[in-house]
Amino acid sequence: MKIAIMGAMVEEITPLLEFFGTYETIEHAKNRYYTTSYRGIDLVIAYSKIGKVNASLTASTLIEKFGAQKLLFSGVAGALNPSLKVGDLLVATKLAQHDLDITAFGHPHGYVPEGSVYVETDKALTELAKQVALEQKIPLLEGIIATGDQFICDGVKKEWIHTTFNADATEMEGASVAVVCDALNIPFCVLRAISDAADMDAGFSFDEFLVSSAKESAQFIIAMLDEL
Ligand SMILES: CCCCCCN(CO)Cc1c[nH]c2c(N)ncnc12
Repeated sequence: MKIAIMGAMVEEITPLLEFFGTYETIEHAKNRYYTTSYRGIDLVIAYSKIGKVNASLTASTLIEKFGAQKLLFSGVAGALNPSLKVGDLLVATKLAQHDLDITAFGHPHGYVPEGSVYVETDKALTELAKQVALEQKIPLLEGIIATGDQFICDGVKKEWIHTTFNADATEMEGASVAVVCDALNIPFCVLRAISDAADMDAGFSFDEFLVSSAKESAQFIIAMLDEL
């Protein structure tokens, strides 16, 4: 079994590389891919750099070039659901692109022809995440993620995304990873720890909590591997 673990930022995968300790590094298409093995599972780890385009390239490469058979995304996100606080963990049930807009032609936000507003994550992986959360007595919210090529730090935009997509959190890579994995028929899950509230203080909060929240998400992913 070969599993990809993907993040967007180096801070999101550093905790993983530190945990696994030894790994090969392969440079490809201006990205670095780290290969290792853990409990008989081949792992390929990478961070894409920020945004949907970077994430699509890395997700595609992890699957097409490195042969990943499942993809786990680990990182941080901004909360849209008021009950989500910094440090809370969210596993996505489905993801949408909040900045994909051809509403001029009567289509809903996030929709283009031959596509769909939402892409659903793999149910078995999401159930596994919930199982691990139960066992470890870690609160885990199941919810909707809205992805876009913008760092959301404004209450008005925050509310618009929350309402338009009924989304619980926002980030900049998940939905593009979803489109790639769905098209290539690779089971995937997206796990995010909250780093901010996507409001006017989001920048400061993100700076303060990126490392700790990224570590939390990474540690949870490792716990999932132990049960895969
Ligand atoms: C140098 C700054 C890099 C910001 C990257 C943020 N990531 C993108 O995936 C997650 C994220 C955390 N909070 C967010 C927010 N409020 N809006 C969008 N994305 C996010």
